[in-house]
Amino acid sequence: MQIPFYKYQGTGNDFILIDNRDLILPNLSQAIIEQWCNRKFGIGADGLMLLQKKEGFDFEMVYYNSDGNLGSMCGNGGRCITAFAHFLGVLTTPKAYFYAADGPHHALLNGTDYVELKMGDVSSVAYSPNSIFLDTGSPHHIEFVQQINDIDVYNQGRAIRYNDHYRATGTNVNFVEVTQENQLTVATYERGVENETLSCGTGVTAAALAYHLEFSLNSPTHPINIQTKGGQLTVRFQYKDQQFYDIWLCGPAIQVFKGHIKL
Ligand SMILES: N[C@H](CCC[C@H](N)C(=O)O)C(=O)O
Repeated sequence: MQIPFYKYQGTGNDFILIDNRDLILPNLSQAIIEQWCNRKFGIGADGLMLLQKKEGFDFEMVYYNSDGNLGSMCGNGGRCITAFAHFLGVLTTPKAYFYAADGPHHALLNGTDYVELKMGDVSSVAYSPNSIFLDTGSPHHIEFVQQINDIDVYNQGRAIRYNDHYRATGTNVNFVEVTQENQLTVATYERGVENETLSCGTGVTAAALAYHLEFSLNSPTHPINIQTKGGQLTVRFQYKDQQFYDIWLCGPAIQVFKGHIKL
């Protein structure tokens, strides 16, 4: 059996995408997804997504991390699957309304390869002496640092992800340098990939919200530009009564190739 797949990347966060509207795939085991995502023994990706039908929505996004386990929300993945839905002709307008692990999302296409994704509202924030924890659809530990180039993202991120506080459910870990007003550089260790990735959409969203809380709480909100190792993302949002809402994650979502998986 030959399964068609596509590869997409959004600021270097890369994904295998499969059109599973007709349920062509058998139940995928954790081991097979891990193998397809493996960069030596498979296609290679940070995650795999299935585009499926869902009543009341344009489509459903089913997201697996590269370790083969179902993930929580993936921001770059949500932007890539919107571009994929447009490519497949699933969308009749440049707008999408889809269902993901954390609930419904709206998305807007700007051309074929730039997507603005609306994220869920965020109201709960946990403060620790040197960090902030936020859930933007996925859990994110945020640490502001002076010099991001001095950070060993893999080893320092991994030590936090596996500490006693987070070990059981895990967390993504983001190191954030404020480079200018409303400009950040973010590096992320991702749970489920268990490595540094070039970019993490829910992570940069969490970093932008944490920046507002830490550095500009009494100013109006502005779009925040975020440099990741794989490119530039923008996050805009509103903040009122200790609630973030109207949160948008914006950036490129690009198809890089297609192929077939032999099953
Ligand atoms: N790369 C993703 C995050 C995936 C979330 C995953 N690592 C998890 O915690 O389940 C993003 O762009 O938001």
